Amino acid sequence: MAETVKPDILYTKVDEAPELASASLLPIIKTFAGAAGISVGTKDISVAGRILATFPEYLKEEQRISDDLAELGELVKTPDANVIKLPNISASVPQLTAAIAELQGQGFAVPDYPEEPKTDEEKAIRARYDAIKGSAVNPVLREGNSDRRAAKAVKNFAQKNPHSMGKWASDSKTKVSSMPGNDFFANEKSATITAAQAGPAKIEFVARDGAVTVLKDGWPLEEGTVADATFMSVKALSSFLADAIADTKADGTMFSLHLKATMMKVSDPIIFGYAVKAWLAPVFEKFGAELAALGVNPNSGMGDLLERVKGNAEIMAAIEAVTAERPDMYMVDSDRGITNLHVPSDVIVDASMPAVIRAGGKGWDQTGAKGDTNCVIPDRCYAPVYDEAINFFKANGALDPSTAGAVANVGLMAQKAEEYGSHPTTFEAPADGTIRIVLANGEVLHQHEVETGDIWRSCTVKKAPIENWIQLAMDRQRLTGSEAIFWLKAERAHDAELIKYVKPALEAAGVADKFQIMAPREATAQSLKTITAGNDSIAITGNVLRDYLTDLFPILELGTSAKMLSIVKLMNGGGLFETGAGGSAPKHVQQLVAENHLRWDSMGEFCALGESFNFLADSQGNTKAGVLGRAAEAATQGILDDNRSPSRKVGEPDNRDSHYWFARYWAEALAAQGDDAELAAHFAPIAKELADKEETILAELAAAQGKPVDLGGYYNTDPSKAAKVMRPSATLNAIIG
Ligand SMILES: NC(=O)C1=CN([C@@H]2O[C@H](COP(=O)(O)OP(=O)(O)OC[C@H]3O[C@@H](n4cnc5c(N)ncnc54)[C@H](OP(=O)(O)O)[C@@H]3O)[C@@H](O)[C@H]2O)C=CC1
Ligand SMILES: O=C(O)CCC(=O)C(=O)O
Ligand SMILES: [Mg+2]
Repeated sequence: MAETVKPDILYTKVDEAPELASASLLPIIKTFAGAAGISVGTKDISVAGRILATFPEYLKEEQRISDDLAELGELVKTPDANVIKLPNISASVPQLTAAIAELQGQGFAVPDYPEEPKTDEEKAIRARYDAIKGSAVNPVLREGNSDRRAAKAVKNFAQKNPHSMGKWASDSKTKVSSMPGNDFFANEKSATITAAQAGPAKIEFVARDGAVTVLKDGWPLEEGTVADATFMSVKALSSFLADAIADTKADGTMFSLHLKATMMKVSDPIIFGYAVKAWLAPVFEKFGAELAALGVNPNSGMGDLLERVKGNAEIMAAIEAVTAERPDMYMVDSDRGITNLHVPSDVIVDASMPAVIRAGGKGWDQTGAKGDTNCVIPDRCYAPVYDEAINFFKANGALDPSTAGAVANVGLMAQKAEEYGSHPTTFEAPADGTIRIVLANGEVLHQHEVETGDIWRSCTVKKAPIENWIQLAMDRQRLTGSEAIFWLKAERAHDAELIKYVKPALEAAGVADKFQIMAPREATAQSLKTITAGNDSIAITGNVLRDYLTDLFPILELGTSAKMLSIVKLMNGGGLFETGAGGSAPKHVQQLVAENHLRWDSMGEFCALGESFNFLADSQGNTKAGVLGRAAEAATQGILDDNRSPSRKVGEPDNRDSHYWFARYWAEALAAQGDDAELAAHFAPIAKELADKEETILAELAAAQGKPVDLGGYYNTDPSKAAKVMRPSATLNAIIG
């Protein structure tokens, strides 16, 4: 339903574990905010919601929903924006088709996903689905740069209550393998657009016979934009992957591939597909035609492939024969036989590599045994970060979270910066030839000789976001006094263009001596040295390293990235408060459905909530919001001090218990404060009742656990069923109202 008056704060409706948590937490937030006259609305950015909003003409009148993502996308460009953004699914094709099938089963007649669109109608449907695919939400909302760090209280807690860390052996065989050449790193060219060059540009493919195909037209390039072009040779990729498999076998380790098929939704599923083909090379050689006839698309993974060929005994036998020859395989879920190559979105490099590193360089193979692994990260732009981290821990042993300092991040992210905005300008070369960028003035900016299938892309980042990012870095450095490093490699074409912005800006502000500029490998070593010594560092990075480092360091320092404070200072003055830095934890949903225990930690939501109320206070002069915000911070502190975060095991306190404690501490802090007598008086009896009925409430919450539950769906859960599962304490519900 359309909301007529814009709520003060918008909270997002998402998917999986964080959405289940919202069923319990959001009623508490709404009630508390309501007492201060602050309205909290919701906007649906779930993958199911986005599918429904995209295809209204296929739905009955009463099934249609508004396009909330588009509305939020406009809102974040205004100074009024105050959005709490939870992590949402960035769907791979297998996830998207599963969500479509579920919706169809629920009576929503949305069209099938056309795997191989032929008619114009199918092509149009496919284009609409492709806009939902992958990381389709964050780039729309991120109209600002990123400031991610652990709140002081969270960091103190982690030091006092260090999480378990795997041991690193100096002779660990775990390593990172990357292409020796002809990757995106090797082929990168970059330039900053001048006034004479600005205007609508074109990307063209020129075939060997001179025929020109326009791949992209009317592509706006503004003055000051850093524009790159590069490509990955797929011949070089295939030969590298074959070598990496053989090398893994020779090392006696397990093969693991780490990509970001969600955010790099065009390039990385293709790279993933080459890995599937390399792993099953003899099968593709012998049965290529049969596999094609069965509709196999290696980019969708081994799970989809096996589903399509399971009726063909000959192909199945060939797969088994190859598998027997292969090295061990890193598993997503060894109990259920889900391999690294099953689904492109199951192994997401930012979360998967830190998990391996935290475990002491270990992964799990198909028998469920722990072992060393060859971490295959084909492109070399950012792989050195993980390689260097592994070298560091082999030499120095695991990080000690009880004494380690913190690496915060200031990330260049606004307006689809760099690689994460490159999807509309990524192409597979249609044949051998040249791909080139032709500027508005007719000049050729960059060109590359490519071969059929090569993955060519252009990445851009605009001037205003770069300048805003440098300013944010200076602000954070001034406020903290920390070591501050721009993670830029002077020899890399793109980074060299950024350095041309960074150096003069620092000098003009008279702070050049407070900053260092280091290549990612050297910056990794330096930052690990700094935190090992108990000091702090600020990593000032581009968009990809923002993503990678805000999982890597938190997972090592705090045990999870869920507890991160993640603020997006919107360039037009609004605030976007992301919760945590991690994902939507699909494994948590499986556990809830099986045994009604939700181990999702809402610490990210608690932190974001405090920030959002404080922002409302500052930006609108809303003093009651300030009171609520400070009390929310006190409640967050209480959760940490008293260790009220969810446990991982059924029968122990879970996400719902932590929400009870959050409500109670929040009410107690509101009752105790002296800034607003009205709010204190309102919350005093609520705080008392929550305390008096503690035993009953906790018993009611505990009694719910242990049995399977029905949510009425996975992607499109039934809200009343989810509410029933997530709010099992009648006593608590009566107090919250
Ligand atoms: N900002 C966003 O919108 C983001 C969305 N995603 C999406 O999330 C999905 C899963 O991605 P994946 O890379 O597996 O990342 P996740 O962060 O969901 O999973 C990695 C692991 O981190 C732990 N974890 C993460 N958040 C929490 C939390 N709040 N409480 C407790 N533990 C937590 C869990 O460990 P354990 O299982 O050991 O408890 C989890 O299995 C994908 O669909 C992806 O697209 C991913 C990143 C960011
Ligand atoms: O948008 C996504 O898919 C993931 C975002 C992410 O991982 C991050 O920003 O840390
Ligand atoms: Mg991330």
